[in-house]
Amino acid sequence: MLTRPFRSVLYIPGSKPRAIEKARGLPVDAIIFDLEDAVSPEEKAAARDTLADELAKGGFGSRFKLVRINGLETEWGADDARAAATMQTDAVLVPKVESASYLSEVAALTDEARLWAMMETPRGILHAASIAAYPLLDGFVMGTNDLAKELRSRTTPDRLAMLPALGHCLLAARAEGIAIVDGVYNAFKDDEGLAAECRQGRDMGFDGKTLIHPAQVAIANAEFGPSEADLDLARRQIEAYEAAKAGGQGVAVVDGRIVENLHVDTARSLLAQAEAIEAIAKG
Ligand SMILES: CC(C)(COP(=O)(O)OP(=O)(O)OC[C@H]1O[C@@H](n2cnc3c(N)ncnc32)[C@H](O)[C@@H]1OP(=O)(O)O)[C@@H](O)C(=O)NCCC(=O)NCCSC(=O)C[C@H](O)C(=O)O
Ligand SMILES: [Mg+2]
Repeated sequence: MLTRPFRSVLYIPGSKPRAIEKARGLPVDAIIFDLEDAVSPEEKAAARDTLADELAKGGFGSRFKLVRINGLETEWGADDARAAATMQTDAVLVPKVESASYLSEVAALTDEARLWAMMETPRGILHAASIAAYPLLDGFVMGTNDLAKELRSRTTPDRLAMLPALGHCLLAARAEGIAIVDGVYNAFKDDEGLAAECRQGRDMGFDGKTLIHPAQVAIANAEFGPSEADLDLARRQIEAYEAAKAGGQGVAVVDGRIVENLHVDTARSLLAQAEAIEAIAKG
């Protein structure tokens, strides 16, 4: 399990300094400063400069920072990539990635910056394993809006049409040990719907959720973070297993369920994640 939390990953249009300012005080684990879909063509060049200035000013604490560039096939992509490489960011997020060779083209412009990939086209999903294995790549972000458009699917509460792609990308991400964050929930005033979708993503194994509005942050943090009950169970599992081991046993029982070394690994990771969350909260 990753130690750095990615429970809440908020998109902020690079063209909106007021929203960027707001993010400096939001309890998000990561921010995607967007130059792609959230920014109109007329604003794209100016947004690039705004973003460079705002990132240079800093003030984002330990929040992980990603800059989403436009695709290289657009008139802005190459300039975005070169500019992003000079910005105070932790990684460059590349949209509509369909192959590892496309990431190489981006890397040639970004001076070996760390990369993340948007997984949002059928071809990209089919190539998830080789994309995840790209040496500079540290994470996947699911682009469920673009994917739904490409699949011509309908959005349903159970996300039936998305499940094959979500599961396939999860397998690829976990095989390579990179992070993976679920897609956005568009109805940003529907808290219950968001919580349910977060729970589904968490149950599948996602590290967190991409968000479009500050009101979604607390819900994602709560759903993807370990609860007090989770932490209590983890501590009791470790204690029981250590006691069993000291007595020459390889298996303990807690709350009527077996605890073996693999469960203890998960329990320790959970405690480490809680510590990392606490460290971020302290700034
Ligand atoms: C969805 C919005 C257009 C709503 O905007 P608005 O009506 O202005 O919201 P509020 O009035 O409720 O805003 C209240 C305050 O919060 C600030 N705010 C709003 N959104 C953000 C944000 N994302 N980050 C930080 N701060 C934000 C406002 O400035 C208000 O502040 P204040 O004035 O000080 O009170 C809007 O939320 C928005 O534009 N959201 C982002 C949309 C976006 O990024 N879209 C692209 C990403 S999604 C995507 O591309 C997915 C993927 O590629 C795929 O294919 O699936
Ligand atoms: Mg998209």
